[in-house]
Amino acid sequence: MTTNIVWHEHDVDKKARSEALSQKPAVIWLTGLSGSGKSTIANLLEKKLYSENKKIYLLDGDNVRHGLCGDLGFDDKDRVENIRRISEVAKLFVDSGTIVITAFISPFKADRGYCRSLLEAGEFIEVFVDTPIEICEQRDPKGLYKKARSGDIKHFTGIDSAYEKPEAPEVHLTYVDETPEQTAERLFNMLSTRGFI
Ligand SMILES: Nc1ncnc2c1ncn2[C@@H]1O[C@H](COP(=O)(O)OS(=O)(=O)O)[C@@H](OP(=O)(O)O)[C@H]1O
Ligand SMILES: Nc1ncnc2c1ncn2[C@@H]1O[C@H](COP(=O)(O)OP(=O)(O)O)[C@@H](O)[C@H]1O
Repeated sequence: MTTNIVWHEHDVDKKARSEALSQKPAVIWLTGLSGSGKSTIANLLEKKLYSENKKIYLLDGDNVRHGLCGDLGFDDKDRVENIRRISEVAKLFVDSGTIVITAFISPFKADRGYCRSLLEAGEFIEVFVDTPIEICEQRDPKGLYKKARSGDIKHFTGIDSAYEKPEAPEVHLTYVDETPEQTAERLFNMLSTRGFI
């Protein structure tokens, strides 16, 4: 733990920045298995918010792991650190007034809870993309399930690494006959109803 540092309050604060942007910041935290649809839904939601001139930023698992978390692998310890860093980044974006969308497997309850704990009440919106593993494995958009089944990838979520389901997510996307576009529309409308946009 760092010592001898003091938090500095600034005159331009989160409230001022949010008012200037005519929006309330939030983190829309998509969690689910690989192939469940997180990136697809996040991308469509980002496009929709962007087209409405909202200030938004999408943090996506594969991309963040190229830079900020490029030193981390997929054992439990590294996944915990991955989500800790992302949570702190998301908090900074929220402080800037931005609506953040995250698309990480984020398999552990405690780590998702950590991000929630960093934010004000109502700012963390957990979206459980609850696509059954059988469907994810059929889709296998990156061929990773095939590699995991043959033992080429170790610690693969849902196969030899745990996924702890959210118990009370703000949004539970069960696998239904809904297109990703319709799902993104639903999330967009929810943000509007809740007064974020
Ligand atoms: N072992 C293992 N388990 C799960 N996923 C793996 C693994 N190895 C590589 N990948 C690819 O990395 C993406 C998941 O990264 P995340 O940062 O979202 O994972 S985590 O939240 O730290 O668990 C994940 O992306 P998505 O498929 O978009 O979920 C995979 O493409
Ligand atoms: N209703 C749906 N919602 C989201 N993705 C879907 C849906 N139906 C089919 N898909 C497909 O499933 C795949 C999900 O991949 P991706 O979005 O990369 O998942 P993740 O980011 O969770 O790994 C994509 O190829 C997408 O087109």
